[in-house]
Order: sequence, then structure tokens, then C-alpha cells
Amino acid sequence: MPGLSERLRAAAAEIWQAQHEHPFVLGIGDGTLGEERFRFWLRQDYVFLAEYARLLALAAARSPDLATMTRFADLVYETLHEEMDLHRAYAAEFGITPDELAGEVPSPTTRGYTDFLLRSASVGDFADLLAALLPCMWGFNEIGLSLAGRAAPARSAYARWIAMYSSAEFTALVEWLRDLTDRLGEGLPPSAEARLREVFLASSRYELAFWEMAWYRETWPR
Ligand SMILES: Cc1ncc(CO)c(N)n1
Repeated sequence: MPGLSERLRAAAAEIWQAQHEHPFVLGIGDGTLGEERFRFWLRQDYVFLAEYARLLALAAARSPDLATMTRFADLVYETLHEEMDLHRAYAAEFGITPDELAGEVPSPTTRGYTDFLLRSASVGDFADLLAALLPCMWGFNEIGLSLAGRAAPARSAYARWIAMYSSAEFTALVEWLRDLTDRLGEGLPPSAEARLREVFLASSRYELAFWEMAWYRETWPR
């Protein structure tokens, strides 16, 4: 029988397929994505990552053992430094000032997604937190690997984006997270797995909604 992570992935297959086919993702892949759309995504994703770092810090706090705690604590650091450094570098390149980046107001989707993640971490247990977190990292890695496997133009502005999310380091991280999820999933009663599936599906839908948000440059009604 496939492990829990594979079972969750199978339940969300259509949502993940829609991510792979999303025009924003395809535009990153072939380098044709318009700068305005990328700028919008970058600013919102910067807001997202700050909240995401909080989620990882809660994961460290709730970790069942020291090895897991250490890995999540490292991840908090890597997110705030390496991943957000990529965003800061892109912002400079695309003419977004540090003040604009820091002062960005979350869109409805960013607000909803990050609140959902932090809700799962604070109201649910450690397994809920993992189920909420998995589509973020795994989805970006899957997309990164898929785009890296195609003949993208070498001088595309988005080559570094693809390189980061398809890197060996990011791929190993996802494998570690899946392994952790699979171990937690052993001997889980069906009712508990059904609950985790709902959490995983909700995060997967938000991941898809995030591309959609950036593509249409979603705003609050007023
Ligand atoms: C919305 C979103 N999900 C996942 C990642 C990967 O860390 C990201 N940067 N942004």
C-alpha cells in the first residue's frame, strides 16, 4: 500500500494537474510570463513567506523529537534567508523598493491561505500541520522539476526561480517531509486520515488559487 503522502497526493490529483497547466506556471516555464503578473506574485509571495516562516516555527515547537525540531528550525532560517533572499533579489531587479515589499497588504487569497495554515497548526495537531504544509513545498518542487525538465530559454528572467525550486536541496527537503508524513500515517484510523485529506485538499486548492490570484491580480472589493 502506498504511504500516506502518496494517498493524499492521489486524492488531490486533479487540483495538482490544474496547477501544472495553469498559465502562470507555464509562463514561468517558457519565460513568457508578463512582468506585471510576476511582480504581483512576488509581492504577495513575500507576505506569504513571512507567515509561512511562522508556520515552520510552530512545526519546530510541536515536533515530536529533537531531530525533527532541528530540521524545522533550520527551515525557518532557510525560508527567512535563502528563499526570501531570492524574492528580495527579484524585487530589486523588477523595480520594487524594499519599503513596497515590506508594506505589501495581503490579498484575499493570501490572507485566507496563511490564516488557514496557521489555523491548522494551532487548532489541529502535528499531523494536521504537516498535511497543511505538504502541498506548499511538494507542489513547488514538483512544478520546479517539471519546468526544469523542459527546454526553457537559458536567459529567461525566471531561470533562478526554477533552479531554486528544482534544486537537489529542495527536493531532499520534500522527501524528508514526505517520509515524516508517511511515518505519521502508519496505523492511522480511517477517520483521522479523512480529516488529514480534507486539510491537504484545502491547502492544494489554495496553492491553485494563489496562481489564479497572481494571474488576475486579485484585490479586495474596496
Ligand atoms: C504560495 C507558496 N507556496 C509554496 C511556496 C514554496 O515555499 C511558496 N513560495 N509560495
